[in-house]
Amino acid sequence: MGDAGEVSTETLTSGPELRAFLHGLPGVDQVGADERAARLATRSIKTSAKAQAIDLAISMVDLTTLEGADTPGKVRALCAKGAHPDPSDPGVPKVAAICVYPDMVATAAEALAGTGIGIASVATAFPSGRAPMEAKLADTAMAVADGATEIDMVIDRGAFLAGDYLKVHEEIVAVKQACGDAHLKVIFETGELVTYDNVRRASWLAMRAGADFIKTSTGKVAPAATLPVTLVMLEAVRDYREQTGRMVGVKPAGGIRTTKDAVKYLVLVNETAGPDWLTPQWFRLGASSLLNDLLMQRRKLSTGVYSGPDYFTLD
Ligand SMILES: O=C[C@H](O)COP(=O)(O)O
Repeated sequence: MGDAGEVSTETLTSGPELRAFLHGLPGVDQVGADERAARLATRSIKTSAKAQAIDLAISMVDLTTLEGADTPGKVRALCAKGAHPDPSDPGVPKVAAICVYPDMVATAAEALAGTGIGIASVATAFPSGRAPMEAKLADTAMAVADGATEIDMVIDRGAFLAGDYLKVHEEIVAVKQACGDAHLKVIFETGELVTYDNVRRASWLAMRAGADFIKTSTGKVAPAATLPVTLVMLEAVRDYREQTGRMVGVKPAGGIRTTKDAVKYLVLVNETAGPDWLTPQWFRLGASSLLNDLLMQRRKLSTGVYSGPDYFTLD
């Protein structure tokens, strides 16, 4: 993607201006994006690089539980697992963050104290995003007050698809403010945005509104994260940095379950945004059940023996 226009954030004060800017972005070559993502997905990496890639992927996991049936006990167990993914091997890195609903933040914060692991919470009426603004801000403020260091907000897809970009922009700005020192990840639910052009527009909209991270999906809607959609978002953060000097992170989430998938994403990051993004500070994998596969493949690489899923605690 090339020129993203000369309009700066400060001048985008009205809906029509914002709309003109977003619709002035170059269109995404859908076939090209699909082909490039498919081509990069076939790249093989050396066994020595694979061991490194697995550890990097583990360190990038936002280990997630977002179920109605979540309990404090389950969240504590997940936190313990995130801090010591394989208790028999202290060489295994800890995950980047634990991601929970707002009412579970205090439990996670207590369990993770002193570990340096991020406490991420979904907010703003996750996963639908359908609630009054006051409720969304209260949701965010509660999570932050309870100890969330990262907020994963969903955008109002209804407003976005109706072309009310200003509403989406204003919500992101307000939630960012409510975050205080917590980092803000903005979830697009790309499975509902219909086109890659919309994914590119949502990326620029969120970045210009102050997002620290842009995230594909809630994990509640299919399709969730895909390689081509993530490619479009990686191009956006790359171009946004080129234009503004500010780096924004990327988080594919939902449906990422295997080491093979995780490695494909790492290759995509390296080849699209570049190696600067290959750290947990700038790239995350949102997943509820990827970690065990990473641990199994890691063990197989170091011992030559496949341990099987029963060896590790459930994630
Ligand atoms: O944000 C992360 C997603 O909710 C996790 O989705 P998943 O259960 O498909 O891994």
